Amino acid sequence: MMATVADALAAEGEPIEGLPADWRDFLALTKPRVMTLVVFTGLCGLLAAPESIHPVLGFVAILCIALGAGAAGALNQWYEADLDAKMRRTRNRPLPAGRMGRPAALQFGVGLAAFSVILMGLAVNLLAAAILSVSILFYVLIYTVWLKRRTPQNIVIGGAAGAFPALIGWAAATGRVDLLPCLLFLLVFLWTPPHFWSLSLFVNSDYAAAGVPMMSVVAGPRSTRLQAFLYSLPMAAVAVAPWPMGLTGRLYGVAALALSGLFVALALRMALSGETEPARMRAERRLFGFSVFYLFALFGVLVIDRWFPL
Ligand code: HEM
Ligand SMILES: CC(C)=CCC/C(C)=C/CC/C(C)=C/COP(=O)(O)OP(=O)(O)O
Repeated sequence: MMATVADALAAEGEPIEGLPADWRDFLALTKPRVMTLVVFTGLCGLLAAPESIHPVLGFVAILCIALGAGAAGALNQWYEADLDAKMRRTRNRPLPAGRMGRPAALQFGVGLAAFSVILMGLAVNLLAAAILSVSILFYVLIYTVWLKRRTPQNIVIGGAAGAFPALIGWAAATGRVDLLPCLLFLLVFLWTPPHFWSLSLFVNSDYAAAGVPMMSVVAGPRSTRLQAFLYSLPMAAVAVAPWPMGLTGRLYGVAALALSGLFVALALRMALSGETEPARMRAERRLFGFSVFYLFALFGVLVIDRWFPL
């Protein structure tokens, strides 16, 4: 009976209070697929640091990043259930689909955020806890609440939230913030516009339907493709920079050159792809897919280079 009522209301996009959400819905609130890369960059920041941390504390630090990022994802979904209900890509999430009430998502998000920051502060160090709390607040308040519905620069500024984990991992291991993790922060910051805009180009109608002023909706596809390409240039420079600056070895340098060269080439191809349907979408999908691989590979090589230098 409950399922029938739930189905009927879910069709209207109305969340229902008090429905028994199962653990998969709580997991979905944490946006687990996106967070894999967030956690990976945090882990690599921790492993690339010059001082090593006790493995148990290292594990706790990464767990805290994962829980904090998951909490931020849950609070994002709590706040924008109305938007998620309007987009094909997101309308089956637990809140818009009516499988969970908003209070449960809020309690889960706040509880997890507090737990992750307190645990990081008590078990690891205060600097890592402080940066973790800034990144959660940044994603939820600056990006989700403030910028997302107001300006096409939303992800340029708000994207800083996702750039913090490498810094958190490094701070967890060293208790400091040094030049290399600041460059890694800048790298992810500059990577975010091409990463996200390539995706938003092929789901543009979704954002337009939801009334979200993403760049692809406001400035149009041509300008968005060009801007994504323009961001890829300083991104590539920042990716390679640690090598000539003596902060990493040759292995990282060569990999950064090759991966960044390919990234810029794919961004250029997308910028030049014109308006013909299959070619345009293929170029957008290719850059989006490669953007995810790029960051996994670059951060992975950074760690290999630190532990097994050529
Ligand atoms: C404000 C900045 C960002 C925005 C708006 C954004 C948005 C998105 C969106 C809408 C997707 C589509 C898939 C989904 O919803 O699950 C996605 C995929 C993804 N994002 Fe981002 N992203 C941002 C920054 C980041 C950052 C900083 C990371 C990690 C360092 C990241 C990692 C990923 C990954 C790994 C995927 C692929 C997930 C999959 O396999 O389905 N994103 N991103
Ligand atoms: C440690 C810590 C707090 C990290 C935060 C990680 C972070 C900011 C990741 C950004 C990636 C992300 C899920 C964007 C979704 O944007 P969206 O909410 O606009 O996407 P949607 O349309 O899928 O909801």
